[in-house]
Amino acid sequence: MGFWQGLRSQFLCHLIICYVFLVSGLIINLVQICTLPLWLLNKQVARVNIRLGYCISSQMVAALEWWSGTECTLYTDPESYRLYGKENAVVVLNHRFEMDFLCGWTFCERFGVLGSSKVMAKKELRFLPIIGWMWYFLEIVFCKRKWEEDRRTVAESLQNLHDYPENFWFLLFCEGTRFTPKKHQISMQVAESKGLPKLKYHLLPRTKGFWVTVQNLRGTAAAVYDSNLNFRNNQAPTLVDILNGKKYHADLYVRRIPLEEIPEDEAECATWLHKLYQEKDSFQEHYTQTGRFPGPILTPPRRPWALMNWLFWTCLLLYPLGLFLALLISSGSTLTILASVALCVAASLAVHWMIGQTEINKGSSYGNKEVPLNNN
Ligand SMILES: CC/C=C\C/C=C\C/C=C\C/C=C\C/C=C\C/C=C\CCC(=O)SCCNC(=O)CCNC(=O)[C@H](O)C(C)(C)COP(=O)(O)OP(=O)(O)OC[C@H]1O[C@@H](n2cnc3c(N)ncnc32)[C@H](O)[C@@H]1OP(=O)(O)O
Ligand SMILES: CCCCCCCC/C=C\CCCCCCCC(=O)OC[C@@H](O)COP(=O)(O)O
Repeated sequence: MGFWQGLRSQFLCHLIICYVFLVSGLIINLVQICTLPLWLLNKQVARVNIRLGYCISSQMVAALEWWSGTECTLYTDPESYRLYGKENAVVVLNHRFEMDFLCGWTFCERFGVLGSSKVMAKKELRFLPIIGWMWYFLEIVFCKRKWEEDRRTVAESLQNLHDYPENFWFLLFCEGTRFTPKKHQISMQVAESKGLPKLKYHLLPRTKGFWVTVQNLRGTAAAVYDSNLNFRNNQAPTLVDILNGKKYHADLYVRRIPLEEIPEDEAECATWLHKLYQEKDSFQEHYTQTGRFPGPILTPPRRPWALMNWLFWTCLLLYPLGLFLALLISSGSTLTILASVALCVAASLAVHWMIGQTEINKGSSYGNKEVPLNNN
């Protein structure tokens, strides 16, 4: 094991990374709270939150790109490539991996839209410290996965994006939850009852969120980016793997589909999405068979900004930590030392819980329950 690999697996390094993420994240959350009055006075000024959000999310991107050294390859056509990052788009991505959101963020970073990236997220993520709290200020669209309630709130949140000052990508996991064998089996029963062909690599897509997104972003977004992600050698990295500095290789296949090509009528739009998922399934099959996606490779290089932001926060926050530790030891007060240890334990538990949110085996039961099927 080389020096660099040895360092990356050191627990002390993981502690420092988590400390920097937690403290900088909370500082940025605090600054975000201070921007609250701006939303009443001037929405466009309040959107300075794009930069604040970048300071948080780019730390995770830096961990993936620079700490773990994970490589991300993009398969796409050159015509479309020219437009990435220069227009608003709806991204439709498969939802099979714990690190799919982070690979998505990496491509956002490389095309310069990380701070403004959006997602339709389950409402439970709102309560996630740092990332969830940051999302309040980034106009993320939250859903309860209850259509009767979501149809109005989701549409309203999407309408707010009409005057967005920067190009954004709006990520939609149409499968609505992450792939598990049980969820797959149940969703294929639903597919059968609806007379739809079975999918091998995807859950049956939920069509309502896609339709409401496309309808509300017409005139704002120019295209849908149909995207398929896989990791080489059948690997499925976790956030802990990334923290441990393990290197992976992600492959992303992206097709640009102009938004005008998507039917306006709800039923036709649903049929269109089902067809898209059948195509996505065939791309995954191609990947399984050949180890690559079709078409040319055009990978944007990683940029230094995420790393620089990370180094900035690390330098800024390590000094007070060192000072604090020195004072703590010299104080000799048992009570202060015990209180500090208790604080560290609480912080570790919080990080552990946050990391747990990314784990599929701790995922929700959405899509896990057998539904009564009427075969008409
Ligand atoms: C160049 C580079 C390109 C790309 C780079 C890639 C990406 C980068 C882009 C951006 C990055 C940005 C951010 C990333 C950061 C973090 C993201 C992290 C995670 C957040 C993600 C989530 O939280 S996913 C979960 C939440 N999101 C969704 O659920 C979206 C999809 N869902 C929907 O659209 C739903 O329709 C809904 C939520 C709007 C409403 O759900 P509800 O369940 O109430 O209604 P549905 O209509 O969907 O369901 C009822 C119908 O479904 C049928 N049914 C029943 N059981 C099943 C089943 N098991 N499977 C499928 N279908 C089922 C039922 O029969 C009903 O049918 P109808 O015929 O009546 O429709
Ligand atoms: C710089 C490195 C910092 C290391 C410390 C990191 C601590 C931060 C931990 C977690 C950040 C999580 C951010 C986003 C979480 C996205 C989770 C996700 O993908 O949601 C799943 C959702 O789609 C469907 O959920 P279900 O499958 O139905 O359940």
